[in-house]
Amino acid sequence: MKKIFKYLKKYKLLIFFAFFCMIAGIILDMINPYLMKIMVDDVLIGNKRNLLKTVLLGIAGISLSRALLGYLREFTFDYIGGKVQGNIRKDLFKHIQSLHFGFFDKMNTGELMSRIGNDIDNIWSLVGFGMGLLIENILYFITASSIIFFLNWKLALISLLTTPLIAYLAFEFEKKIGEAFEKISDQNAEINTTAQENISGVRLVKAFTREKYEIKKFLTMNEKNYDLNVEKLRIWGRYFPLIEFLSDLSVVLVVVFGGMMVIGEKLSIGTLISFSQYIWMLIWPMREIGWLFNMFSESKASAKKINKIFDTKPEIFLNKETNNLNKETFKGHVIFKNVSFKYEDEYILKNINLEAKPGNTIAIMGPTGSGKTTLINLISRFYEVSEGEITFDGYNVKDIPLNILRKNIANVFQDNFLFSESVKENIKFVNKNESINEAIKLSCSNFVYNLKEKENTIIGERGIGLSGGQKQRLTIARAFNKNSKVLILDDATSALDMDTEFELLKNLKKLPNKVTTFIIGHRISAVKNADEIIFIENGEIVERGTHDELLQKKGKYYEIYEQQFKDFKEIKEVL
Ligand SMILES: Nc1ncnc2c1ncn2[C@@H]1O[C@H](COP(=O)(O)OP(=O)(O)OP(=O)(O)O)[C@@H](O)[C@H]1O
Repeated sequence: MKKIFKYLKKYKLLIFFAFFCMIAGIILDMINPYLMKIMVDDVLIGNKRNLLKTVLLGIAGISLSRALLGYLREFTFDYIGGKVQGNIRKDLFKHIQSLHFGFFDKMNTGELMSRIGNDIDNIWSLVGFGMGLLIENILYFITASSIIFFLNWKLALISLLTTPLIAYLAFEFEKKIGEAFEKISDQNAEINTTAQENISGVRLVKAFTREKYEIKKFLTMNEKNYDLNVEKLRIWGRYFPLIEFLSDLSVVLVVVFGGMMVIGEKLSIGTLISFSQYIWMLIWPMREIGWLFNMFSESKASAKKINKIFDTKPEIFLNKETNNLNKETFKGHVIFKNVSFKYEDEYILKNINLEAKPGNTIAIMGPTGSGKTTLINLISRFYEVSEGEITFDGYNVKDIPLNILRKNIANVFQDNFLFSESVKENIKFVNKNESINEAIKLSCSNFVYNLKEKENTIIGERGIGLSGGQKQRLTIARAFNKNSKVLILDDATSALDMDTEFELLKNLKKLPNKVTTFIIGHRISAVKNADEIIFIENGEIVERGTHDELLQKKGKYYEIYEQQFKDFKEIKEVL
């Protein structure tokens, strides 16, 4: 909640204006019952007809101003709420963008969507509506109760008899409903995640005829959500009617005891009428308290979850200021010095040493799960090395500002993620001004020109309408278009036929800049021409050398070569 107040600071003047409208409205509301008292006691009973016009004009004027002030107050609070909601959403999105890979490994997309969506909307209802209403209710309560004490302190005491009990119930209610809202918010996030994963993986679900299972899974979650909502309603049902009953009891007490006082001529009829009007100004806040607490608890639960993300600090940060660096400082000289890496407590990479001079190609092979992707992820500092160091043109990567480091590295990941935009926009992802023709040509993506709208063709979130190989080539074109000094291809040619793969790898030498390349590959054809091939097993380099050297060693690489020999022989003929 403290964070929300920080966001409110910016709108001090507007908040002041909204409160001014609110307080002016309350003051006018307090005058009206008094005018009614004059109307009854003086005009009607006391026969002072000359006052009639003034009193009627007063009531009409007050009602009109009250409506205008109410509109201004509501509009201003709504405006502030919308602004605060927008600012928190913007900052949260920015913060999420700044977080490290490890955060995303643990957090699922559905949960993040809930935070950016539902939870921030809850904050809006609090700022744009709930908070003002709560303060207004408190002010109504304080002023109306002061006035009724002034009018008749004995009747005031009687009418406030139930208040301590209401306060106690409201407090208990808030505690219980708060817990319920936290559970509901968690459950909403789970539902979001399930729906999002199911829709993203709908092809897999259909292919494995798992629709029924998925529906059942979703229904179970929905039922749990329903149960939690019923539980919330039960809490509501347990407390709210009681709060309403106790607040209504005040009116009954005023009518009974006030009526007796009027009969006993200890109170004028006009005072009793105005008293009962003031009493409603006490009762409404009390009746709304449950509902307001409900809203508060919901927003509090949301704020807690949003704060948890804000409190997560990026784990990858700059070690020391190296202001003299810019993108051009780097030539693409990458060295791993005794690098080890652990996920939690388990070593994934052990004592890796390697050097890639500018323009070199380093190929990485090894069984699945041996640590190849982890190794190349360390270069861009997606994860931090646990021991040893990686240098980029002599600078420890930890000392290079992240944006400069990453501008120098173009990654092609294993999953061919493409945005739901045109081919052109996807390739121009980083270099908006760069022509994409060269990148299309070098990545063997000429198929683009056969699409209906050529490079302006819109492709789906995951490249719907394109083959796996076409998607791979577009992701490579995007990397080429980045013009970085280091290029990382993580199994990026696996979906290509051998001829296209050969053509594409040959094109690496034609890139406008000298590029240091890291290629992870499972096929000999993808790694054969590298300056050095390293073979990793269980996180350790177990073999290294050029293609010819490794063949002579007759080790792991040779075994793979033997297995793929048939395919390779065909390629050799092409070469
Ligand atoms: N975020 C993570 N948290 C914990 N362990 C992880 C994480 N990512 C990968 N691992 C583990 O690290 C090991 C190496 O994974 P890595 O992805 O580097 O292997 P790889 O050689 O690239 O495999 P593949 O050829 O299948 O892509 C695996 O045992 C994997 O389970």
